Amino acid sequence: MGGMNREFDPLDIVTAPPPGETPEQRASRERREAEAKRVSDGIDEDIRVARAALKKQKSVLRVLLLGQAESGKSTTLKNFRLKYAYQQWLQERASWRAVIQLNVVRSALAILDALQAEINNDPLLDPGLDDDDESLEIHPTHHASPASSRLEFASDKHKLLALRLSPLRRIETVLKKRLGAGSEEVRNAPSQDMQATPFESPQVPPGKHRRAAEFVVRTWSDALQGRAAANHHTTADEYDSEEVTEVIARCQEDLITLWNDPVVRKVLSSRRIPIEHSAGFFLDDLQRIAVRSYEPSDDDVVRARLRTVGVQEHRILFEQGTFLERGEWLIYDVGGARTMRHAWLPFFDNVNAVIFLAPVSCFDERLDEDHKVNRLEDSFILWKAVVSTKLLQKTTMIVFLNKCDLLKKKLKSGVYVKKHLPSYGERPNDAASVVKYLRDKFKDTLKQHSPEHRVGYLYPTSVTDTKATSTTLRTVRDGIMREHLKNADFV
Ligand SMILES: Nc1nc2c(ncn2[C@@H]2O[C@H](COP(=O)(O)OP(=O)(O)OP(=O)(O)O)[C@@H](O)[C@H]2O)c(=O)[nH]1
Ligand SMILES: [Mg+2]
Repeated sequence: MGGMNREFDPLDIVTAPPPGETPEQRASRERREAEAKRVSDGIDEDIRVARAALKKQKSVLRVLLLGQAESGKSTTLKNFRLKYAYQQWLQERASWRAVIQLNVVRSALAILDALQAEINNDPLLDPGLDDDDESLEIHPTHHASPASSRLEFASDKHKLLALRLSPLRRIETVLKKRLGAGSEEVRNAPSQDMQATPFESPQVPPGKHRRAAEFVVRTWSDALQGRAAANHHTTADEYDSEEVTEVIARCQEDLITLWNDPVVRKVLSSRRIPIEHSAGFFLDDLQRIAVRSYEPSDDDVVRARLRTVGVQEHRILFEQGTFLERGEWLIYDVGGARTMRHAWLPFFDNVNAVIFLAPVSCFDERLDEDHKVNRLEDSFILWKAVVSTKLLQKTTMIVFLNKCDLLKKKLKSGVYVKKHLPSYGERPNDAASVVKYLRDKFKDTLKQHSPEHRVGYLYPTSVTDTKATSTTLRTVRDGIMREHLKNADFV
């Protein structure tokens, strides 16, 4: 094709070589042009990357799990991962063994301590079960258990059991060092400045909060791989998983005997230690767990208790399903103890949804970190503070009225809600009525503190039941995605 037939291109004038160019001039011009193109391509690439990042950032949804300690935040996160990130879950599952072993050891040692206290006739320290009771009550145990039965506790059988199980004390230390701060429960240590909501009334404008880097543990794997402890070089050496498993397996028979001993059960109930309802309870599974070949099941991992320290970020990719169902989430799981709530505020920026965990079975319980405070009351204070936080004014609010399974058990065992929550009045003492009552309370508070329209959902849950929770999570996910699309700026 000749030049005459070419279509006129306005750019030809600009790029046409100047007339009478020498070979040297031409080479130099071509070098300059190549360089200019390289720079321009680089800029294009930068723009492309920045655009992609921006787009990605827009499509990443941030979801915050909030609620008091032991409310079930991490357990909810585990349900998300089990359902939507099963490959990661599988990679991590085996390393939960140490956590479950520590849970077993702790329950056993708690029983041995209770036995020892009984033998010593130590007074019973009661956090107080009445709502109007502000001070710690001390009940001398001889009211609860007559001297004759106390002799039974001091029997050779129990002393021998305690002796034979004593290697578990060392195992506890080894496992705690391995797992770091999350393996220690917060004890009653009220300090003057330990308020329910230290994140309230921010002094610093939004976006200016410094995230305390030392608080961010990226995933559980830090703790599970022994990287959570400050001095992880030495702990990694001290921790010998074979040895831990061996000691526990050798204690299996004695552990089973201890847990099934009727005298032990009597001591626990007279000392009001509801060990089978406490976090990380595995003593009914000793046949399966206290063996050399033990590998955690999915369910074990869901039920394992490891306290969250600071704030953890978890990424979940929803890859399956329709366009509406796909997306990327960053889920933030926070430590819920009062001492840790100051770390929450920096994470309140640009949050799409809050999932607030409120355990409904705890109406007769006190906070571990401050025995004067009723757990349900703490949940209410926290909820009110969360919904009235300016930064979260437009955030979708989801409440899990959690631990419904424990609520049912508790009510069945004859505990009256009215006694601990006078405002409950003469309503029926059954789970459905209690849940409805609390649901209305949470809803009212949300309404009162939403100056603009805000979406809220409430679900009764038992997040240790993964099957039922799976359905709830799907609804929650779809709701959050829908809200996001509605608000998204498509320009
Ligand atoms: N029975 C029952 N146990 C539950 C339920 N939800 C959580 N748990 C248990 O309660 C304990 C505490 O749950 P976590 O998920 O660790 O609580 P958290 O809110 O993450 O607590 P922090 O990390 O201390 O803030 C665990 O042992 C769970 O297995 C529930 O619905 N029913
Ligand atoms: Mg947690």
